[in-house]
Amino acid sequence: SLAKRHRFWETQPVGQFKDLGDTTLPEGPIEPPTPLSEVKQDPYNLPSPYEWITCDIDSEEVCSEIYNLLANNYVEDDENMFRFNYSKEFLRWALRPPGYFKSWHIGVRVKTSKKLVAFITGVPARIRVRDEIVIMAEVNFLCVHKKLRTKRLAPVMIKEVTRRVHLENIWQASYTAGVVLPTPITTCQYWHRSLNPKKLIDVGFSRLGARMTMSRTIKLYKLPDQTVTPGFRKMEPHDVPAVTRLLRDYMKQFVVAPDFDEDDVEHWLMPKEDVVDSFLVESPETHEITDFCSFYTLPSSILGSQNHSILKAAYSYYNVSTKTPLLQLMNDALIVAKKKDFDVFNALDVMQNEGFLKELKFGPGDGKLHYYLYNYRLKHVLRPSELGLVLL
Ligand SMILES: CCCCCCCCCCCCCC(=O)CSCCNC(=O)CCNC(=O)[C@H](O)C(C)(C)COP(=O)(O)OP(=O)(O)OC[C@H]1O[C@@H](n2cnc3c(N)ncnc32)[C@H](O)[C@@H]1OP(=O)(O)O
Ligand SMILES: CN(C)Cc1n[nH]c2ccc(-c3ccc(F)cc3OCCn3ccnc3)cc12
Repeated sequence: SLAKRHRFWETQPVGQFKDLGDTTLPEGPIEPPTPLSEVKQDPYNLPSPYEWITCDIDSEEVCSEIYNLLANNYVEDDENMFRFNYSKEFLRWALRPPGYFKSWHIGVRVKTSKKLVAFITGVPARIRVRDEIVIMAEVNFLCVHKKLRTKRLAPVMIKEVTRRVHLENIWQASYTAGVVLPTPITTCQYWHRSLNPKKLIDVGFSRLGARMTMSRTIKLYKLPDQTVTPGFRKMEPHDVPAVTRLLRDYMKQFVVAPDFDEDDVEHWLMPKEDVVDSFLVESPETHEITDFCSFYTLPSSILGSQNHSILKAAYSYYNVSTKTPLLQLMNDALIVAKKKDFDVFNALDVMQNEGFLKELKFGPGDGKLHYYLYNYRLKHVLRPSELGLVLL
């Protein structure tokens, strides 16, 4: 990113590397909205064998096509040992939040065979940036089939989703990536907590520590059978108002955070089997909801192992601690995740996560996750602890 040319991203309303450090540039939108009549009404041109398809995620067949494209062509770790394996139920959850637009579920297919070869999505979100509430598109699931890489298809996908977002009078976006692009608003480290160390070592996710035996390693990561916090229980529908209040209060401390209302909390945080788990602490004395924790289910395919094909991973989502120490709350989350047969519990160093990672025996991951805003400049790069946003 120092000398690298970004021929596409240099044309976009994003922070440019050359502008880094120029604090005279104001915080906020980089370009003003375009009058809707001036937004390009027709889709961008694709190379001749391909056509756009708006994907109907409600259709079992279309959802399967999306699932298969991602399962075979989406994000891999740096050593190409694992590939994200988002489930169909997870994709339906991720892509149909309150106020979603079907038109933002964008596919590219081969005109003749109708084969899905590329995908990109947006979902609407209300994001607070300091004191401003900004309606944004959260862009995700950008995927080009392995056989069609490095043909500059990605910029066309990005311009098309931008066009469709503009048509809904929305002018900002947020996204994350493992790659460095112009210009991250923050760069996070991800951490892993072993739950099933034997399998993790078996598949090459982890290595046996120096001077460590397997039995010593299993003992090191052992967790109690039951959670320890009195009043710790699964979230239920009637908890939505209290969890919303608790979460909104807690998120005020972060510079960038989702502005969740009750409908958002119901969608994003009510437990859904094999998609998202959420728990809260209800004081046995006062019945007040004092704490909350959640994690989502995102398996990875194991690309090179004979014995195992799937790594079952939990990803820390939104957590609130007001009475129970965050350390204890997250240890209860680990205990529940282990009981649900997860192999590993992942977390970013965002929000207050730094405070429990080492203590709870998380080890640092081998890469970074960069956060980006589209058409919105921040005066300063944020610390991960100033970020209150977790994208799927
Ligand atoms: C107001 C609304 C605005 C909405 C839009 C907001 C913006 C949303 C932005 C999207 C957010 C998505 C978030 C998200 O989904 C989470 S990040 C996960 C992205 N997906 C994967 O990594 C899956 C595996 N990889 C692929 O499918 C391909 O490698 C992809 C499709 C990634 C690139 O396909 P390719 O065949 O390898 O490459 P070309 O077509 O030849 O294109 C090369 C150009 O693409 C730039 N590139 C590469 N990776 C990128 C990435 N992850 N974001 C943005 N740009 C990325 C690259 O810098 C270069 O531009 P430059 O020359 O300027 O450097
Ligand atoms: C966020 N969302 C946009 C998906 C996404 N895109 N690009 C990524 C790069 C890293 C992470 C990530 C985030 C948190 C974490 F604990 C581990 C991670 O990746 C490990 C490496 N890996 C990749 C596939 N299988 C394993 C997610 C993503």
